[in-house]
Amino acid sequence: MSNTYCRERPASRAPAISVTGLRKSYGSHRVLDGIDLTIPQGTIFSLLGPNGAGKTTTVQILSTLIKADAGEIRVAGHDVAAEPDRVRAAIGVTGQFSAVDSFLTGEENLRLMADLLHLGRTRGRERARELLERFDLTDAARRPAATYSGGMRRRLDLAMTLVGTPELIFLDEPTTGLDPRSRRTMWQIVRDLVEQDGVTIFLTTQYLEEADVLADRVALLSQGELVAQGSPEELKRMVPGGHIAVRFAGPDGYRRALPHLGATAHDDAALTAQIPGAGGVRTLRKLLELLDAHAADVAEVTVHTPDLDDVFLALTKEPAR
Ligand SMILES: Nc1ncnc2c1ncn2[C@@H]1O[C@H](COP(=O)(O)OP(=O)(O)OP(=O)(O)O)[C@@H](O)[C@H]1O
Repeated sequence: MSNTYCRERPASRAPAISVTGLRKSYGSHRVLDGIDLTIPQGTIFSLLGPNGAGKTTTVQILSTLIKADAGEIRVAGHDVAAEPDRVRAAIGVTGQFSAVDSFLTGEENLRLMADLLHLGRTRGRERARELLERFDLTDAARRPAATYSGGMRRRLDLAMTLVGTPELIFLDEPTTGLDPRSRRTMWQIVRDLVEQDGVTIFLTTQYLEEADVLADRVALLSQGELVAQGSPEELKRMVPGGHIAVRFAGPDGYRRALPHLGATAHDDAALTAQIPGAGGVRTLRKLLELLDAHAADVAEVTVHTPDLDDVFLALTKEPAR
């Protein structure tokens, strides 16, 4: 994929998004109950939360689609309530409700977007060509988008968002339904947007692994409040969950060793035991020596480090019904 497109970085380093005291209710249902958020420019931020937590509502407010009840919200340096047009000019939104027209070719879709943004005929064609090349769609440029694979369609959708050279892109579930290879391609595209173009990404995703590999910072939304914020590593340190799982080769060794392991959970039928700890080399060596000392043969040892799934399950609650 080539890099013929390079957006000028904004001169100021004001946060891409700053939110203080954001509140939103639907009738008596308080969806967002005092959200504070700062997202630096040129970073990837991921908002996570269970279904119904208010992620879409947050994105809709930040992208000026709906109004907040209260709060000070600045996006790309502009107040969303006072200057919604300037916010709209600085952002791109892509995701579940794709702007791609299946009856048009990839090239026509891009040119249509360029026309809507009044880029002018020559500049519009040039931009379409650049983006087709960048997103590896040149060979498919003259085919109707209806014939594209899921991955190609997502790339075209993102390319259409980039016609307007946004500073900030809201990416809503960018890889849902994609196969592992297409998902990785998309991740690289997102990283390139940040690293090469200085774009800020606001990501919503159902895949915690996606937030883990992509996001600089993650926030967890639960019942209208941000219950945790930080880098994926910081969040993982907030929850216990690291353990070593041992599966024994036979019941005699299992019975001999179990009382000495400090296991927090065990299963007599499966001959397994869970020992808390991060699974460092020293801990593992000690454990293996202990098992040897009790002549316990082991079938399998696995180390489980906490992941964002553990954090998500520990810190978020089901929304009230
Ligand atoms: N227009 C609306 N009118 C009334 N209630 C709404 C409206 N839009 C959203 N809600 C409610 O607000 C809450 C938050 O919805 P939202 O779509 O923001 O959640 P979400 O975190 O994006 O969920 P999901 O992961 O399922 O997409 C839900 O309880 C939803 O039913």
